[in-house]
Amino acid sequence: MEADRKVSLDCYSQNGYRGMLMLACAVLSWILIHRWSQRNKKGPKTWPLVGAAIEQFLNYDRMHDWLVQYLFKSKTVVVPMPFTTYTYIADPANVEHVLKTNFANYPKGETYHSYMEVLLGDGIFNVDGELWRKQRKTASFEFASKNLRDFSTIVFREYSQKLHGILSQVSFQGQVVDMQELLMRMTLDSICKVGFGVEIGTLAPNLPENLFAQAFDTANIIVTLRFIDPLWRIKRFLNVGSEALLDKSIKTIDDFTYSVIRRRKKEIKESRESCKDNKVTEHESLAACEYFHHFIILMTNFHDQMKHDILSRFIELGEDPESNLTDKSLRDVVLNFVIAGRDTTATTLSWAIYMIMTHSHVAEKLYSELKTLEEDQAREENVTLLQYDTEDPDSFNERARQFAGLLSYDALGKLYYLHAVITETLRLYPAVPQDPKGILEDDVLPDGTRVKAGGMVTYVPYSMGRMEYNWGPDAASFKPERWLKDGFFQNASPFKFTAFQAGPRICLGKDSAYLQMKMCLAILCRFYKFTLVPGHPVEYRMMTILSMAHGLKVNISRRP
Ligand code: HEM
Repeated sequence: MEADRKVSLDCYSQNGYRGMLMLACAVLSWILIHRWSQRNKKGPKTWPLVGAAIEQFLNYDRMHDWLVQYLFKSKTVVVPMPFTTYTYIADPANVEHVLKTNFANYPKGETYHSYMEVLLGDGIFNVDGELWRKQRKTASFEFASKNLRDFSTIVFREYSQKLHGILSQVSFQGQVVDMQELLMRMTLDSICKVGFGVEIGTLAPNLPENLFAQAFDTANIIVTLRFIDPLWRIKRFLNVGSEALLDKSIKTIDDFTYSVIRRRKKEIKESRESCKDNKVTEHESLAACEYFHHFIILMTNFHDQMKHDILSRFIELGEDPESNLTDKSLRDVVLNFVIAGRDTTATTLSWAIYMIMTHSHVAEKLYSELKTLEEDQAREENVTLLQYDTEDPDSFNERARQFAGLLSYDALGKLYYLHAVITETLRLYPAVPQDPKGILEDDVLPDGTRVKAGGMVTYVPYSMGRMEYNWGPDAASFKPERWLKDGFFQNASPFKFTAFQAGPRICLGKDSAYLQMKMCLAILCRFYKFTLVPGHPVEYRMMTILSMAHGLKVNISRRP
């Protein structure tokens, strides 16, 4: 009896082993056949079930260059992932199809929206359809206004001068400085002033701690990680790991944002009341009091100016009960404009300074363009340029102030070489290095690639700028001259130079960004020479924006 049971157990385990062996053979064959079938594939090789997730995960920190490598071999690269498929495109014809010709089929989409919602909510960056159209219309109206342009020129000049002041001090003390950190402070202060009419002062000389900016960066890194982390929803549900940190960061961000909204609403209310009072007085005493009349004009201008910042326009809209604009919607507006205006511009300025300092002939050509403009403007405006000594802080700073005063909107428009330097920087280091879109219905791209509903298609500005098939054999070189013809700046097709996207959702702040970048670089490159701190590593960090992982540590010397 006992022996019978032993025999049957032995048979059972032998059968079990056999079964397992057969299963293992079947799985192995499946994997081998799967891998064999891809032997001629140009994109990354995949594994059953997990697709290319392992390779993508292993290359996460250098993802943009990982894509360059594949897009170099093929203009379209398909990367299957566990729950979706990413199609990366670098051919301008495909990009035009996705961003313009068949725009309606390629929205931000549900996946992108659900990943980014915690940070961007229903702001312009993160919505489609009617919600997007309405915000786009309101914001376009604002960006087209001359009032906003004039106000921005003043604000950008003021904050660039503040930055100059800090750099002047640093240079006289012979200290090292992280330019990216300072530029992030400058652009945050500027977007808050231009976008929401509030002064937040992170670029004060004592460089106060900046909890909002830190939380914003953390949140940005974590939401980007969600695109390749299939476990993020579980982590979020359990509130552990990166998702717990995200939750904490969002609370800090919200505290800041709601305080900006409250402050702005209060200021608008006070300004309206004070304008009402002053206008009554104006009628009563206009003739008698010249000084007071002047004051009223200032107040009225101030009121106009306040009405023209972007947040105020949305607050005004919110006063109409039919608009359905809540404080949460305003929060989303604010955060979307912060992400639009702060990180993109500061990042581009950082890479531009890095490019200028590592290409000495570019630094010299730029310096010469700025000196010529200085002389021309001074002549035109009948201004005598002050003599200065680079070893004397007072005369040095005074002359920089005089130069900044000459930088009107029109004067900046004459700086074609500077414009080319910025554009060339964006070609190689686009602030938004890749930009995914959802797919509503199955479609065929102009090059014949089939894309399936529910997947994602991503145009890749970082790769596009480096492809010889787009820019010729010198694609990898930094050459501002490629943008100039007879000394004048020449644009390229927005479907080839995609740093600002293209089509109906093209960046709304492009002109404003150039204005700020030109103002800042004109002042900095006229008066300073930058050199990288020896051994400082310059590489990007993986997040939605191409920022520098370790900042940009430089030494600064003053120029005559
Ligand atoms: C170097 C600076 C900048 C670059 C490279 C840049 C690039 C871009 C890109 C690639 C997009 C498309 C993003 C997407 O698909 O979601 C975009 C959209 C947008 N940008 Fe910019 N941007 C810059 C500066 C600014 C500034 C300073 C502002 C405003 C203050 C701004 C406002 C916007 C807005 C509102 C959108 C959304 C447009 C829409 O979805 O209809 N940008 N930008």
